Amino acid sequence: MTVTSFDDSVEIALGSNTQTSVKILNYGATVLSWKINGKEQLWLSEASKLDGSRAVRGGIPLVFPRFGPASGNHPATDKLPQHGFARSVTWELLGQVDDHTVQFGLGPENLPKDIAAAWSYDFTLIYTVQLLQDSLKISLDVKNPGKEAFDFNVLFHTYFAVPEVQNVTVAGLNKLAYFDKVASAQVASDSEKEVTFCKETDRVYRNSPAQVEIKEGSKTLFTVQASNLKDTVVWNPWTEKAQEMSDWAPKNGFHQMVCVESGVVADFAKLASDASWTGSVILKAHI
Ligand SMILES: O=P(O)(O)OC[C@H]1O[C@H](O)[C@H](O)[C@@H](O)[C@@H]1O
Repeated sequence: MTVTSFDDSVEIALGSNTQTSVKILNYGATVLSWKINGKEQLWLSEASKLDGSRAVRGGIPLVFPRFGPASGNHPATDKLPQHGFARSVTWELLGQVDDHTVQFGLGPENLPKDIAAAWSYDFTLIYTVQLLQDSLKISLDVKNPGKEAFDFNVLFHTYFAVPEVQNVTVAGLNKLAYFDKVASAQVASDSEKEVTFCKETDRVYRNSPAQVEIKEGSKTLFTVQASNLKDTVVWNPWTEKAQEMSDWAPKNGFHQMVCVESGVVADFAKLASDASWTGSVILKAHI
């Protein structure tokens, strides 16, 4: 394995097999690309800005410390933009842990003034990205070195590349209650056997199982194995929403992606002074 640092990003490749690799942008510590034997596993919009002017549209943006838009009833995070700041600030590359693992760090000193003023807690984030033969392990440590407790949401907003989303299902969430963000309503339970995609889909499953699968017929494309991340968000914008997003291209690219996002979003996690928290997810591609 080799780790190569560039000015704006870092790349890990499996030994001499550069066909299996992961590329992470320092901006947002966003995983931009994850390839196995040359095949890209993540969807990235062709119109995504990669110059640090806005959050990346695709790959794996990190959501912290709030999920979604300001609710108006959580003063500690209500001044922050949608999905918080972690995805739209430049992280520090801390270095490589071993020949297939790198770490990024973020603290108050890395925040622009307006964000630091909007969220004035002391915090340390350590993001670890580990490339394995057929999987990618990503984990986030959140530490509170300050005197004051803080609340946070966190989410690994993973855009999986799929051949055609209409042939894809998500298994493991069957018959669970979820919050339907499209209808703005709680759905008591899902009668579908597996989640299917034929329209805009935006669901928050609270207390979801640790493992969910993205399937194409009977074939498993990806296994998502989460640890200490109790919720799962499933999102596909479909025609109109994709049209509305200026950084979404091609416009019909929603057919080739599905977001299955592990995190803590239905409620805020609370971190006391001196406490720390770790959540991780292993994304396994079945190729
Ligand atoms: O456009 P963004 O801020 O990147 O958000 C993209 C999407 O993220 C999540 O999946 C949310 O559940 C969606 O409601 C949101 O549309």
